[in-house]
Amino acid sequence: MYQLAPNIELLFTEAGDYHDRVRAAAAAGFTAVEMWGPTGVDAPATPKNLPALKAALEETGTALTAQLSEPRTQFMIPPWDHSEFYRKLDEGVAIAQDLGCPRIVVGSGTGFGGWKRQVQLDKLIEIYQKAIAQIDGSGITLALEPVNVRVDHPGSLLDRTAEAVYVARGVDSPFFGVLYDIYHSAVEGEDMEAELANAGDLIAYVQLADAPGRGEPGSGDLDWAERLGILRASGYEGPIGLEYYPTRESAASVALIRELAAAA
Ligand SMILES: O=C(O)C(=O)CO
Repeated sequence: MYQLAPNIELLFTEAGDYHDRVRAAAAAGFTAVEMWGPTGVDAPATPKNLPALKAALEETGTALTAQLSEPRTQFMIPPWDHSEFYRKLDEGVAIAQDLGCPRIVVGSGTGFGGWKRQVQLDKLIEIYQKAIAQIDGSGITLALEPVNVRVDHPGSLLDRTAEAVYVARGVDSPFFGVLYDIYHSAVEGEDMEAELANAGDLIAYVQLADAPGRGEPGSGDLDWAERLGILRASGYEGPIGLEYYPTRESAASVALIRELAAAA
């Protein structure tokens, strides 16, 4: 049985504002949700009424499994000025702590043409070692997410799970791991079993959507019983974020994955 966390940017939007979506998810039987950036500097996330969100989480006993770091774009472009990232990281950590959220999802942003890929990956290790030192003692884990460059994030540097694992090994902290998104990985044509075997215990979080189309499980071609079986066999026991664009009403879109996750 996996704990599922609907993404409140994309699901239960019928309910209204973010805090209303938490209540709608709880009413539908979910014990957790996830969200994108808390202050909404990166579209399509929008600013959140954090006190209202906190109240809804507390009132319903719903866990917030993950939030996105901000800002997420143009991260690697020289002159390598990452001061805004570090500043927003402190803000993100304070919000995560206030909301009881244990993970912040981080990315690579765009790479820079002309620089060797290896140099850029090693630069990411340096950036994230510094970030981990900065938030030392916070109890927050940073989960590095490779994203597909074929459909959703052209120009993004980190698109391969194995490269995110390379960066996580380099950062070498119990508070730094990899976000394995079944959708992004499938779009990249990766072999899920091989990627998870290579990642070992470095998987800090998992998200999903069907492919193609990034809709709910059942809307694309992936075999979800098989995918959850592979995930279970890999040893991952944490929550799974439902980060998909529903093609029908939210409550109906979750039916198949709930049934399969309960049995997995
Ligand atoms: O931006 C995306 O596509 C993501 O998967 C964020 O988690």
